Amino acid sequence: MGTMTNGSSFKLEPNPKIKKPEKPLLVVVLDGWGEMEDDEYNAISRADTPCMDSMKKGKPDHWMLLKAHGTAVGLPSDDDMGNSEVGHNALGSGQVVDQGARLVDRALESGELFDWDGWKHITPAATKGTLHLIGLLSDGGVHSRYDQLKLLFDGAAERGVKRIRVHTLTDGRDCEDGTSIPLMETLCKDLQALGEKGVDARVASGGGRMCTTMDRYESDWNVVKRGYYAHVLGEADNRFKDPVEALKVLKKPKNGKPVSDQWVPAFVITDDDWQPNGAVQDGDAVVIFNFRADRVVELSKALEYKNFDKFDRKQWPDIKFAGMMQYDGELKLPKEYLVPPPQISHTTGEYLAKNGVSTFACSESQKIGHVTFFWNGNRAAPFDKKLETFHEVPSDQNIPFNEKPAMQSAKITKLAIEALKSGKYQQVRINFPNPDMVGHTGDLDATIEACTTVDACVKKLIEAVEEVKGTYLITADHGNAEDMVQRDKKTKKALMEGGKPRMLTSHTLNPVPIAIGGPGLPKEARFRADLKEPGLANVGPTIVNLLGFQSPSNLVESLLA
Ligand SMILES: O=C(O)[C@H](O)COP(=O)(O)O
Ligand SMILES: [Mn+2]
Ligand SMILES: [Mn+2]
Repeated sequence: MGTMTNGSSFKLEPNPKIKKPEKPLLVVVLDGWGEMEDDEYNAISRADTPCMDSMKKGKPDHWMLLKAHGTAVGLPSDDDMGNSEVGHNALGSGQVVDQGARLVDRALESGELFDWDGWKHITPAATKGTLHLIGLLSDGGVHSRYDQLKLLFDGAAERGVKRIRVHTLTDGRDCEDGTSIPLMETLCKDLQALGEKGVDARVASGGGRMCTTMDRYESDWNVVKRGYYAHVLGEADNRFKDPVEALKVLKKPKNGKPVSDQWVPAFVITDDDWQPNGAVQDGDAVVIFNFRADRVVELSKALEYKNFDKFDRKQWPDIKFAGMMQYDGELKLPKEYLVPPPQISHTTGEYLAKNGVSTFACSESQKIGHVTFFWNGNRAAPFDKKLETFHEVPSDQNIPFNEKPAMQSAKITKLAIEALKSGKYQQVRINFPNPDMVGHTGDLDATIEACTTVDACVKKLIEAVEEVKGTYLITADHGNAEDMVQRDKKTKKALMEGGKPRMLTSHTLNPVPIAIGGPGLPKEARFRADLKEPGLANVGPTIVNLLGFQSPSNLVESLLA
């Protein structure tokens, strides 16, 4: 909307059509709330969602669909499902940037990765000692992707690395539960092939990503402790000589309940003498091969920081450590990394803070970083502490979220209403994790309950916006809850196994809704119908417009006519 201002300075020009609102703008991200036609496995259409349903009546001026996957959010191709990292990057930056998956693909395919400083940093240790590769064994492309891991260890072997140990976190969240076993079989076969070339390459440890290593936002350091003990110290209750057998045994139902790949207990692989085959020693090299930051920041701290007090490390080997990417640009963590991260600057958050807009951003532990760090372009700290308040509500710990689908939505709602009524904030931004976090458990009934709960929270928030005469913008970052089952690619019919549907725990390729409204929304404000492929990146400039400014030229276009 309106002419673009010069993108280099941060000054925003007033918006000729929408004057600076006196009342707050509420921005709500419903994490994992995609849009798909009704179906028995669509947890959103089967939930009781009168509030979100009623917003559809605003179509097309105040309700539309946005692309939230693939190239619209900087991923390699439109076969890539969206995710929170790239989704909140796009939402908050108002730009489409090449994301980690794509940058790593390019660096590995060209071989450039092995010429860059990060690889040079680890090479002496990798060739003299052991190269340890730690990360998510997955073909989901959200945190990592198997073909990248293979290119990494094959490339290392070609460059003189003689001993490789892979420490695998099993997924079942971004790819179907159970795929850990065929993926592990593939990994063992590919490492075997290196063996035939004289490289001693084996799996050394592992565990389910939700209970081993891949915690985020410091929700539960015990998750990281279990992983550190298994990967670095070679300590775990479960010891096996073969990783495939380890998974088959550890995935056997426990107390009658199936064991998801996400929750496989930590294990260590041993030599014939039952000694761990790959604990990390002084002089070794360690690479975390996940390209996505949030769930490997904590392990990076445990590996890199001399002063560390989150758990007793027992030993802290003297290693050469690098991340696949740098996971926190402000902390410069890790110092060394194989592929430079996406450079995201001049985000809407920075523009708004530098033009005096006050913001309250809130979610619970599981998503606080999404609505602050990722939203602000992979930057943890506020741009201006005086103007931006980040409030985290502690999430439940160490439980599958289908056991408590309401999560902390009530507390987030209460805090957002207080912020709206406080008169202290021009923008209140929240994320409800429920549709996504419960969707990832694959529990249809619990996800229906989660969506019903979130809809009731949105209703309360809309009432508060009406009371303060404010404006609202409700959207999502990618799909998840709207499709809870694996489907035949052609017929779209649910895939069944043993008479039961094969549940889908991952995100989807579906679009997401965006709705605007409230007494503060100017009458003439409406969505334009001429945007070729409206996507998440168009939301940032729309927020800038709704806050009374023209959108700067480095951002993509606003959704407002
Ligand atoms: O990290 C996770 O929980 C999933 O792999 C991706 O989910 P998110 O992108 O919604 O965080
Ligand atoms: Mn998400
Ligand atoms: Mn998710």
